[in-house]
Amino acid sequence: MLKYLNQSEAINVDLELFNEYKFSVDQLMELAGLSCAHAIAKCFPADRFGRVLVCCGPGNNGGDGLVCARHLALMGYLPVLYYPKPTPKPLYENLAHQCKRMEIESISECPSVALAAECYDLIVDALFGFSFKPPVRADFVPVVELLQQTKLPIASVDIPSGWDVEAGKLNECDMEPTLLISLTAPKLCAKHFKGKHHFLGGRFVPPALQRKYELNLPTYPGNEMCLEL
Ligand SMILES: NC(=O)C1=CN([C@@H]2O[C@H](COP(=O)(O)OP(=O)(O)OC[C@H]3O[C@@H](n4cnc5c(N)ncnc54)[C@H](O)[C@@H]3O)[C@@H](O)[C@H]2O)[C@H](O)CC1
Ligand SMILES: [K+]
Repeated sequence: MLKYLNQSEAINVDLELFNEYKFSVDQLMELAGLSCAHAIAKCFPADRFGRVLVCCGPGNNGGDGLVCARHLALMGYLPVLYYPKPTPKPLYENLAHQCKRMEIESISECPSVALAAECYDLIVDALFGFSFKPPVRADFVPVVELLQQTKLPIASVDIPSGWDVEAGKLNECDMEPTLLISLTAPKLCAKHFKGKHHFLGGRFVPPALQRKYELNLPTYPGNEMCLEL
């Protein structure tokens, strides 16, 4: 049976990848973001869902979103970034710079539900991942409200933002993504996911780490970056 991780297991797996297995965050983020772009392409083809609003938060989940936006652009989408609190660290500055040099547009105001419906076909939610602690802080309330109120399909990276990492949907955030891409292994909240597509991405977990945490990950087909659970 595929293991669903609690918050501290997710954090510990992450730490082991960095400290014991000596991966750098850039490496894993690139693979995570790339796998998200692949899962999105399988569910939302560019000819019908080309205009994508990519909402990025201040942590590594947001970094995955920046990588995902760059790959979506390379795959023929027209991503637009909403990255309200850019993190002043080289990793994030470089990823944001790469997006800019890829001619990816950026907006500084969170669009209203009506404006988003007019301008976009899909929203990528890369606001918060497994380190989120509710409730949502003031800076991010408008974008979390957009995610809750929009009728556009949403693709959530790792965790539906605003959900509790273990308990799932909270009264104050009942957002329902159409696609969830669980990275490394699903977290407990994914048991409550009722959307159409649940994918696994982040194909970088060494066998010994899979055994230690009894992850029981399914076998990725061939050279795929992601698989539908
Ligand atoms: N091993 C892996 O699976 C990898 C996963 N990746 C991705 O990284 C995130 C986890 O990243 P982390 O930096 O630990 O945290 P988050 O992005 O979840 O968020 C932290 C960020 O958000 C702020 N924050 C926390 N709570 C709130 C709140 N209530 N309101 C507003 N802001 C909040 C906090 O201050 C931080 O700034 C994982 O989910 C994956 O998506 C890696 O990319 C690759 C390896
Ligand atoms: K997210």
